[in-house]
Amino acid sequence: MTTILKTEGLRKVYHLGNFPRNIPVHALNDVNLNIESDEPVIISVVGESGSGKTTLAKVILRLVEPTSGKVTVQDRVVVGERGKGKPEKTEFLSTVQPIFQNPFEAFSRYRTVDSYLYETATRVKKLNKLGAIDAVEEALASVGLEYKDVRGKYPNQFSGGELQRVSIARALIPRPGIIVADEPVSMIDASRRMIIINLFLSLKQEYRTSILYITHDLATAYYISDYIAVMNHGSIVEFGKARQVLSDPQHAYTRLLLDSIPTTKKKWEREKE
Ligand SMILES: Nc1ncnc2c1ncn2[C@@H]1O[C@H](COP(=O)(O)OP(=O)(O)OP(=O)(O)O)[C@@H](O)[C@H]1O
Repeated sequence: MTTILKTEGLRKVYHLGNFPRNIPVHALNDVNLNIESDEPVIISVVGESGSGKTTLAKVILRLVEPTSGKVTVQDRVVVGERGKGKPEKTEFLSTVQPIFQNPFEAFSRYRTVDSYLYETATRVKKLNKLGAIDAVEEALASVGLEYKDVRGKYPNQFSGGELQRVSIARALIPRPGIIVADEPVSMIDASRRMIIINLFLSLKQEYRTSILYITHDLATAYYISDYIAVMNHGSIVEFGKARQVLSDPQHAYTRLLLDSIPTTKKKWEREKE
């Protein structure tokens, strides 16, 4: 069995204000997760605003240094190991790729978006010029876009949904073990959200990539996940197979979250139409 994602004793304490009056904020409180599988999986992390979901994503993506603890992806420690053991940046990015909430912040408005894809193919995947163009074309096709329609265009020439699909294509190019997607549809036009959600399901198989889907939307989490982790106050209070967690919640906080599902689900079903 492959360790798809494992976090051990992950803590993150932010400090608000200045010494000596700073206030510690315990964003992650001993987060322990272990997902082992030989098949790619989608793991949703759900919880209210402020529960620590984004901090968890940032620590896994090495954008924030944890106070303590470590992260293993595909049997390799990627966070929390000092010195030689830790993969360098390019190697790390070929294993773990990000998708952010706002695709317009992921690309500079002064650069064509295809240049980002090309750079990922040459620098991270280490392909030559022709190989890179093939990989870019293939990744764009996988998200329903054509290279000729993307080439030479700047971010503001795309809708939010299209640009998010471009960032998904970029994340796929290195064929990473896991994609960490932090609220990837919350800023997308409601009518386009299900296109992205369904893409995740098909790409999991096509690219054999696992996805860590960070969301506050239980309905989409239920729809795409193999596993669900419920976060509250910086801790994982419940974790398990998606159906099991949502049909037979063991923790009072999960039950509380589920109480919001009837309205969320109705909203979600309207979006699907
Ligand atoms: N850079 C920071 N400095 C200080 N405190 C922070 C920082 N980033 C996050 N926090 C705090 O850490 C806690 C967890 O925040 P985090 O953004 O990880 O939660 P979240 O579940 O992703 O919330 P949301 O859904 O609103 O993004 C919150 O109390 C937040 O205010």
